This record gives sequence, structure tokens and C-alpha cells, in this order.
Amino acid sequence: MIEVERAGRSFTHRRKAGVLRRERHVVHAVRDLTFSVAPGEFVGYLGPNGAGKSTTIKMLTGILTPTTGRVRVAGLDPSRRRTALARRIGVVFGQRTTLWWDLPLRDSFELVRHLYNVDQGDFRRRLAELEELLDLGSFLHIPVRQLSLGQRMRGDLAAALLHAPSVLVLDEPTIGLDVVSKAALRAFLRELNAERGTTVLLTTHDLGDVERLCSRVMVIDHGRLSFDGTLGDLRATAPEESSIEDVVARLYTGGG
Ligand SMILES: Nc1ncnc2c1ncn2[C@@H]1O[C@H](COP(=O)(O)OP(=O)(O)OP(=O)(O)O)[C@@H](O)[C@H]1O
Repeated sequence: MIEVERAGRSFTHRRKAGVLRRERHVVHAVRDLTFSVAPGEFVGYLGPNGAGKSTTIKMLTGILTPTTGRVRVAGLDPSRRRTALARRIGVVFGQRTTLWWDLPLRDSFELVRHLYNVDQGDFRRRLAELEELLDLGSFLHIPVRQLSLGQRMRGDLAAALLHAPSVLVLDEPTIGLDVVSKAALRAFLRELNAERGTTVLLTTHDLGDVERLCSRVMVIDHGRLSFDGTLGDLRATAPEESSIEDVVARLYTGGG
């Protein structure tokens, strides 16, 4: 479903190197990254701040073109086939909404239906299902800017799923959510993956998300993959640590 082969992405800045001189400075956000995700997997993508997670997600969704290597999602080259890919993929960024700020949630969904050309019958059926599973009923009529973070997040998730994508990419979906909202969101994602077989790639700094949802974990550090395995494999990297936070902290600091 997702194939990444020796992908890299760098950014070039010009920075001051004296009174008059400026020099080129290259940041390698992602280097030589190789992994694949099979249909139906639920994968956690972890890494410290600045490790390259968002850059990877932007390459997978076609927002950024890799400077080296190859990326394929649902068989498509994301940056060249963004429109075709949009029909197969759902994307949610926890830090910003893709909904229309001044429109009631229901109208945002209607716009999504037009954008993705979703059949009216399918749209009604899916919206009814999502409305129930995500408990959207009480705030469908409210403009997005007036929603609480938890409500907005549920709205964003519904919008990303209205066209029934086969792969869902989530960038910190539980950020800022209270324990109850987090639990509800996790239950929903677990069901989506188990019942519909939707492939999910999730970045998060909340290891509770990983423990409760992910069958596989990948860790990126300084733009390179430093771990790829099951949750059990991850724990085994530091068996002396009792919490998953401590295990991951060890990995982030290169084994302590
Ligand atoms: N548009 C850009 N221009 C220049 N440098 C960038 C750009 N985007 C990202 N970078 C740099 O690339 C590196 C990786 O950034 P990225 O946002 O992918 O990290 P991240 O793992 O998502 O971090 P966080 O957990 O803090 O969100 C960082 O050093 C960052 O400063």
C-alpha cells in the first residue's frame, strides 16, 4: 500500500556567513529511507522533534517531492498524481484543520462530497455511519471555528473518511485531546482498521496511541529509520526499562 525506497528530502537555505557573505546550508530532513506498509497494517511512526516525520508524511501525500529515491502510495507517485491519490488516501493533521473555518461542519462535509465527487447515496450512508461512530450529531450545525478541539478533530476525521479511502495518514491526531476524547478516537481508529481493513500510518508523541493501536512501530531519527518492528520488538530493545516511554527515550538518544 505504501512503498518508500531510498527516499530522501533535503532543504537548502542561504545563511549569513560573515558581514557580506552568505553560504548555502543543506538540511537533510529525510535520508535514504526505505520501508513498506502492507494493506491493513496499523503502523506507528515515531521520532523526536525534527526527526523527519512530517517531511515523510508530506512526501507520502504529494505535498513535497522527494529529492532522491522513490515513493509510491496505492501504486501512485504522490507528487505527480495528487488528484488520483486524493481518492485513495485520507489525511488528518492534528495541528491544523482542513475544514472550512466559517462553515457549519455539515456544509464542510457537503463541500468534501463535491470535491471528491462522492455519490449522493454513498455520502448519506457514510455520513450517517460516521455521525454515529464519532458522535457528531450535536455539533453538525456549528461553524468549525466554534468547535472544541475534540469536536473539530472528530469532524476532520469524518471529512477524511467520507470518500472511503483505503489508506489513512494521521499526523498527531490525539494532540491536545483529553483522556476521554483520546479513548473515543482510539476506539474509532481501531474499529476502522479492524472492520474496514483501512491501512493506517500514524505519527504521534503519545505512546499510549502506539500501545493501544499499532501492530508495528517505525522510529525515525535524524532523517533515518532507526527501528522497524513490533511493539514487543521495541520493548526488547531495552528490557531493563519498565515503561514504553523510557524504552523509546533510549532509542531517541541512541541507546542511552
Ligand atoms: N520547509 C522546510 N524548509 C527547511 N527546513 C525544513 C523544512 N521542513 C522541515 N525542515 C527541517 O527538516 C527537519 C525535519 O523536520 P520535520 O518537520 O519533518 O520533523 P518532525 O519529525 O515532523 O518533527 P516534530 O515532531 O517536531 O513535528 C528539521 O530539521 C526541520 O527544521
